[in-house]
Amino acid sequence: MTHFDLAIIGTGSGNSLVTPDFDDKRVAVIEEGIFGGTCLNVGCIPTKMFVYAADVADQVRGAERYGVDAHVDGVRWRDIRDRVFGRIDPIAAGGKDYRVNGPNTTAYLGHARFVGPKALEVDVDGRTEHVTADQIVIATGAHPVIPDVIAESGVAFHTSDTIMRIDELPASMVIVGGGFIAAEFAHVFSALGVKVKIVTRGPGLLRAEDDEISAAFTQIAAQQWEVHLDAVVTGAEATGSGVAVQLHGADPVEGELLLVATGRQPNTARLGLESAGVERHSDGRVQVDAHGRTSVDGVWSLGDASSDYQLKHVANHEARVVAHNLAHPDDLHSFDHRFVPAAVFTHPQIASVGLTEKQARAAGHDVTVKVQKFGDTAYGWAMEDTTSIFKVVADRRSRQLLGASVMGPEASMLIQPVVQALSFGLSAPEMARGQYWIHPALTEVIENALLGLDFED
Ligand SMILES: Cc1cc2nc3c(=O)[nH]c(=O)nc-3n(C[C@H](O)[C@H](O)[C@H](O)COP(=O)(O)OP(=O)(O)OC[C@H]3O[C@@H](n4cnc5c(N)ncnc54)[C@H](O)[C@@H]3O)c2cc1C
Ligand SMILES: NC(=O)c1ccc[n+]([C@@H]2O[C@H](COP(=O)([O-])OP(=O)(O)OC[C@H]3O[C@@H](n4cnc5c(N)ncnc54)[C@H](O)[C@@H]3O)[C@@H](O)[C@H]2O)c1
Repeated sequence: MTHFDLAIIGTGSGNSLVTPDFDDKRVAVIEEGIFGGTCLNVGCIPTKMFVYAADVADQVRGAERYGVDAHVDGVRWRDIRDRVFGRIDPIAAGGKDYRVNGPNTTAYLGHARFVGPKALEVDVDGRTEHVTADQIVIATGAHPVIPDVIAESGVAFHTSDTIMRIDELPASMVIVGGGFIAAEFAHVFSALGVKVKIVTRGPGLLRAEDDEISAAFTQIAAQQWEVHLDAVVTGAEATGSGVAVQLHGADPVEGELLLVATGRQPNTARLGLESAGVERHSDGRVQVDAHGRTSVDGVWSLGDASSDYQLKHVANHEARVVAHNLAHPDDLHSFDHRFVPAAVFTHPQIASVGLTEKQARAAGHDVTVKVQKFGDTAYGWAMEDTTSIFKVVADRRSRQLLGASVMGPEASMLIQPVVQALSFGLSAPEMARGQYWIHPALTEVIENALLGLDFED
């Protein structure tokens, strides 16, 4: 039995909890998988590196409309893949080395589970290590959910954990799911030359977005990919050349590879939480209060294991709050989940923050919205843009800014001024007229959207 001041389960956002406050303390860092967690190894960072290459290929293909003739001669998939992981893998290895050999941390490389409120067992290389700690943080992240009909079919399939490491690009790929991961990989693989077929159960893609954005994106998606909406997957079988996904009342959808992107579930099922008395929500998330405290004193949780949001900037924020709270029990900080933005790095890019129009109406606001086309601004003319939109939602009476959604190039950056305005309490007119907007930058779509809102006199 080894006792620590702090034990951290999971080295994604959990790894950043070892702040200088713990310099003279004993810290156990426990990791059963790849060091550094999802975002670094199989999530945000590698996907966006692939997206960048995909965007370059799309730019080349679209160059002709600006009078620049160019074409994609070929895609060196292995070079793209190796560039991505040639950068990432050494970072993960370095992070692991630092924790294994670092000054005040002891690394346990294995699966942890609670055997009491402050007691863990960790399976390391076939032996069981016993760890106790004054404080324990559950930062165990989430894993892909596989629908039973696919899991039980016995067909080979990929998830986001494996698809980025394949050796060869397939000629075609079936993607089951219509959310973030499906939309991002559809863009990556189609831009790199793969025929993409999306199978999703809803009536549209990216259904968590504003209805107008989801509908517009679904329409564009159907022009670039084969999209099967309202699909009920009943099974899957191997074919001579790959896999066929069977659907209720429709023909099977075939492809060389199958990617399953049907959501992610918190890694809390095999943690022995019941032995510790740590309560979970019905969806598997650990229950935490605004400070990150679980139902057991001294046990904390953050990130995908407990959060309402499966986003790295949220996990990072929660880790900063918990890091402070671990060391300052008499001055607890709280999570701030008021204005959480998200971006989907697909084609076209999507981003959003705050309330959608429907949510604003449901919350009782007297709603005013403006949908600004990129194509009606000078920069949009330069881009020859015909599809991109910036939608802003505000309260007609109070002029309060409520939310915004963007579909188009640089959406992930265009949303940031709105995040800032919401976070610092600017009204829509204050945001529009309280500052300069550079002419003729793309940000004029935001300015024009704000100026187009219809307020009560
Ligand atoms: C393909 C993909 C793309 C994404 N892109 C984005 C993006 O662009 N932007 C964004 O904001 N978010 C993105 N996300 C989401 C983001 O990656 C996650 O929200 C974030 O990484 C969660 O961090 P975390 O620290 O909570 O968990 P993780 O980073 O998953 O860390 C949890 C760690 O705990 C370990 N662990 C679990 N259980 C145990 C146990 N019992 N014992 C020991 N170790 C354990 C795991 O091995 C893992 O290393 C993406 C996710 C995916 C899958
Ligand atoms: N850019 C980013 O920030 C980013 C990128 C990737 C992932 N993520 C995070 O990871 C989370 C998980 O991503 P995801 O795309 O797996 O989940 P998701 O919740 O975004 O989407 C899941 C999709 O699968 C569909 N689906 C579920 N079961 C199905 C079934 N049996 N048959 C057909 N379709 C089915 C759903 O209708 C939905 O469209 C996201 O919610 C997001 O928080 C973020």
